Amino acid sequence: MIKVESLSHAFYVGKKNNRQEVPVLRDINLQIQEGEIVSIVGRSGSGKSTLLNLMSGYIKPTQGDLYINEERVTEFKESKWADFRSEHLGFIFQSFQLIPSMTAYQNIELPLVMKGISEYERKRRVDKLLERVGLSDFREHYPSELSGGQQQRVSVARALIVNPPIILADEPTGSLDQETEKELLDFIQKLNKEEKITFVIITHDEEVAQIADRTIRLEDGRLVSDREEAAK
Ligand SMILES: Nc1ncnc2c1ncn2[C@@H]1O[C@H](COP(=O)(O)OP(=O)(O)OP(=O)(O)O)[C@@H](O)[C@H]1O
Repeated sequence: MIKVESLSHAFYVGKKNNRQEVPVLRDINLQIQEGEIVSIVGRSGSGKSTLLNLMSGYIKPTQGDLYINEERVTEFKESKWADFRSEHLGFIFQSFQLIPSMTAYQNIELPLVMKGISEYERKRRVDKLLERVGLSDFREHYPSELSGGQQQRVSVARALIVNPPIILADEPTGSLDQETEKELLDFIQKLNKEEKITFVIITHDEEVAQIADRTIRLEDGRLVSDREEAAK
């Protein structure tokens, strides 16, 4: 489902005549199967976000190949990536990244508006998801009028609205208290079991690693371990 082959990435920093190469990922090989929950761990600066950004097409690798659902996405142009993302990938972030001037309803609806889905169908799908994440009574609330846990639920609903087979999450529990974190992790497990959604989750959090089938550890841009977790 996701295959990373000999992937390396370097950033270039500094002015034209003094450009320096900063290698960030080195020769990464991994495969993620449909229906897995995989956590990516490692110290700050080890390359976790860069790896997720490569899997999302926001940056292009300096070397190597990337396949998602059997498609070689490495050479996709930005417009093709945008279409591909809207079909195959959902995103959850630590900071939620909701649009402050839009209500919960409008934030969840946005990916469907961008895809040109009819208003009738949008309403049907958003109403269903609002109910699913327990926010039907908060549909007209703006992000600033919601708790952290509620905002994260809106962002999960927004990720789910296009029925993506894969969700990429960058520190999704980082801004949540323990109780809300547990709720989110239970919901991720439920989505994984019931809908076979694949999750790739960057985390510093032991609790998240515990719901994962596998943990991939990066150190200094290298993949140093890829380990199955004990049965959940
Ligand atoms: N746009 C960029 N230009 C130059 N260097 C970058 C850029 N983005 C990231 N880096 C460098 O790449 C390295 C890896 O960064 P990355 O954000 O992938 O790490 P991380 O493991 O996600 O860290 P954290 O846990 O702190 O989020 C760091 O040394 C960082 O400074």
